[in-house]
Amino acid sequence: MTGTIEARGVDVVFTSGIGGRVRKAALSDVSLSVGGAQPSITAVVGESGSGKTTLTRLLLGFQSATSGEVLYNGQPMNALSGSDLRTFRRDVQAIFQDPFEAFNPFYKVEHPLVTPLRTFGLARSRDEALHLVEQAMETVGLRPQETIGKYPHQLSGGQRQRIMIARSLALRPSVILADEPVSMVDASLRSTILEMLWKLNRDQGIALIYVTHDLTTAYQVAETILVLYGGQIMEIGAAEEVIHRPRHPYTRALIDAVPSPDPSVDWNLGDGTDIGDTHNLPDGGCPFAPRCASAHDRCRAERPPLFDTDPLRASACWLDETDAHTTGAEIQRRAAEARAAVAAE
Ligand SMILES: Nc1ncnc2c1ncn2[C@@H]1O[C@H](COP(=O)(O)OP(=O)(O)OP(=O)(O)O)[C@@H](O)[C@H]1O
Repeated sequence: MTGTIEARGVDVVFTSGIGGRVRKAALSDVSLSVGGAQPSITAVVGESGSGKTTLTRLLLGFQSATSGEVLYNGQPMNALSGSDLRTFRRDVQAIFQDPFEAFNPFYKVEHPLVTPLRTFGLARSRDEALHLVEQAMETVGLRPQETIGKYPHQLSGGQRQRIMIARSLALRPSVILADEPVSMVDASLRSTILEMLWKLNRDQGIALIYVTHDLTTAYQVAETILVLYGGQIMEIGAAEEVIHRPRHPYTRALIDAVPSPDPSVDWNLGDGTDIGDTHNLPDGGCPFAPRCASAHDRCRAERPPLFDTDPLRASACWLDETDAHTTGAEIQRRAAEARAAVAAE
């Protein structure tokens, strides 16, 4: 059975201070469904404090809803117990921002993969578990002979993140929640890891929630984009629709904040430029192909037209080669402007 998680009209309110008098609505009236018969990739995009992590924790069952409900395969999540809870824990996996935090430094890196395989009964012996671990490592581009037997500090951040993806994969989940999975890996690995997640969806039918502050990578990998702001869904829809025909001023501001890869070409929406107009690109092609040859070639081969006809995607391509944190900072700045615009509406 393919797992489905559904949030229906969920509010999450945190209270603090004396007598719990300080109330913070981290999520308000959030509804969302992932998984099911047609597993796809949903990106949750929002600035810092918009409620992304709270939403992730809610869908993982680590955070309870103040009102509304969260269902797993149609059953209220807070009522899951026994074998249903075990199935949920195996079927819904998470990948977090900081892969180092997920490891116990005293154990070798295969430990967090072998243990759940045994716990969930997916391997009858340690040898069988190790064999499955090797397979999963190969799927994410790691050489098991160079990885197994090492301690977490002996691997790079990118390798540790791949191990976390391998861990999720080995448990044969229906849904993976990836919370900022590439924000701590360097630029050269970012597109590799995103592509890996995209392939898990395409080849293995795993539904993905990709949580990010970065609209460009969201557009690169997701079929659906959900824009979160102040704990509320500003907009949710097909990625093409949300990017090319944003309905909410906040989404529009986020799109405007994506820097143009070529300062002489302005693809901001504000001046009436059609960002879908490929004539804006020099010679009608992606001007950044030489700088990101491998990603560009892969995209041309496997998912045309990803970078070469679309300026926003071209800028995502370009960002792989520069510093995407610039985008994050710029988005934060523009988000503050958008906040004022939304409040004035
Ligand atoms: N346990 C908590 N107690 C009180 N307030 C909280 C708690 N957890 C989160 N919040 C508040 O809820 C809001 C949403 O936080 P959340 O961590 O979900 O945002 P985020 O979008 O993931 O931010 P970031 O990208 O910075 O991690 C914030 O204002 C945060 O301060």
